[in-house]
Amino acid sequence: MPGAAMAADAVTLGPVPALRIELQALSLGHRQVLHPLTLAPAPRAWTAIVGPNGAGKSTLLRAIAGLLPFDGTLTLDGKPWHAWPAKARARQVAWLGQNEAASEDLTAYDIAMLGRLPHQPWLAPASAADHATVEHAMRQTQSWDWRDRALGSLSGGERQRVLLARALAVRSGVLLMDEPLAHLDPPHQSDWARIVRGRVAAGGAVVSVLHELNVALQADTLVVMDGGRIVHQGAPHDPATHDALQRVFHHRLLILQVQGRWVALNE
Ligand SMILES: Nc1ncnc2c1ncn2[C@@H]1O[C@H](COP(=O)(O)OP(=O)(O)OP(=O)(O)O)[C@@H](O)[C@H]1O
Repeated sequence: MPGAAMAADAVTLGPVPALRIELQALSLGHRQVLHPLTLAPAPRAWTAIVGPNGAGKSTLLRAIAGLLPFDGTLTLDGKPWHAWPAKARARQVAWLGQNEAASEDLTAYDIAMLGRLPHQPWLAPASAADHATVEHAMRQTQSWDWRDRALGSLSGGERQRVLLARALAVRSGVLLMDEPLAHLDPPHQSDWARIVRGRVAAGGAVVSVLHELNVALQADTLVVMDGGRIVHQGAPHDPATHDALQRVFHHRLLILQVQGRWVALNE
């Protein structure tokens, strides 16, 4: 469907687990990067993590994805993260990282199919359902047309849409994305937000680290970070959320409503 917007048609997700992090401290090198915080992304909701450079957004997302050790607890449905078999966990929590390394020689289709690995028995070929799910995810992100091209031959935005298709193909209840809008042009940024809305409508929990405040202000909850701490959590229309944004960005924003939607302009 050339030229069509990324489709946000309904998907059926697996069970949506309760993910919860209670962190006391996280250090990288000899620096404490995150300070005590708790985050429990709600099902049926899109949570956007925002804050200035170096606030600790990516580190928090990596911690909640089980990718970084820290002092504290990470649980899925009340059970410690490491008590889950890795494959069962991978079916429930999908991850799209920032500037992700991937096998550049693989085709876009094969990359997206990697999202189905947690569902496949060891060494089993992909099933018809796996192929259908991958096609759906690639059509959603409008990456189907270059399915036979090597990942390494794609532009930054095209590549990002393939990696997004891989994450969507997992059909996990929880979807964690670090700067998912990197390289996406404005229409595809809007389409990404529509896909997120579709996941939320299906019951999913979506957590994204975003620099694009205008997109973040469309989320259900904003988690505002500064200096390795969560300084505020609230709805995008809440004046307290606007105050928190102004504080962490040194009052260099104009936050206003345009056609019923909150937007943030640089000063
Ligand atoms: N390997 C490391 N060793 C020491 N400090 C690190 C390391 N990696 C990151 N940091 C520091 O941790 C802090 C948080 O980094 P993080 O990438 O989580 O911030 P961020 O909010 O995602 O920033 P940005 O908006 O710039 O992407 C930063 O001050 C960063 O310099």
